[in-house]
Amino acid sequence: MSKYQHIKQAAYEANMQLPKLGLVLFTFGNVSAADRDLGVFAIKPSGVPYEDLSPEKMVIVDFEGVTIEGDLRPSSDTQTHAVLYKHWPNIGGIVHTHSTYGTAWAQSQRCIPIFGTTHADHLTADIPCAPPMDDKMIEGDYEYQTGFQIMDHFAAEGLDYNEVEMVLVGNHAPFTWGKTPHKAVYNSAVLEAVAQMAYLTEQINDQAPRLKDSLIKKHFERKHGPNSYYGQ
Ligand SMILES: O=C(CO)[C@@H](O)[C@@H](O)COP(=O)(O)O
Repeated sequence: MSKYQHIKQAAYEANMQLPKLGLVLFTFGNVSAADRDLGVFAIKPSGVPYEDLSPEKMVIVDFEGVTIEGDLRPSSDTQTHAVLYKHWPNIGGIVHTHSTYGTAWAQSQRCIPIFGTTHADHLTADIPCAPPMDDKMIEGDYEYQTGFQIMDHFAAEGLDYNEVEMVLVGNHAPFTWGKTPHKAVYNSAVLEAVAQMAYLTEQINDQAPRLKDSLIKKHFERKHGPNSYYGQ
């Protein structure tokens, strides 16, 4: 039995949620589960259909992005996961999907505005969109750079990854995270639902107003308890 069996099982179970939730097609997307004490994470193997997955097929990678255990090639997004685990110490699970509406907003390079309480239930910021990679940035590993693209955007926008657990990467697609893989999967499903509602809102009324900041604060605190509001 692998000493990493616990995170292989957790990563497998989380990956299997993505097709069940309608968040992926074929082999798109991937989930990883970290053991921060061991400094490794288990991630979906690259190009393997979800129906062919098993805990044993999960690949073990360290926070430098080096494969520690596994016969299959780790996801092509492994370096993005590794960079975020290495530099954001509170996350224990990361999800990447190409869910339809989240990816459409990412391709449009727009943040997803807070139009209603459904969004405000989960975060009090617009869902951020990190700028796309450009030629001068792509030195070496594109996915390695994506992790820094996300971190640099959060730093530039003054966003706290503990509070905003999701991002759109311009011209690419969503990434979400959380203290557990389960929370990261939950965040991916919330992102897709909010992305679809926001798209339809703009179709119905292209002048639809954002929820007022004061209401966002009141609603978030009603949902998560007093003094839980962290503002924009
Ligand atoms: O983002 C992409 C491709 O743009 C990947 O997530 C997707 O193709 C899945 O790749 P992997 O099978 O995880 O290597």
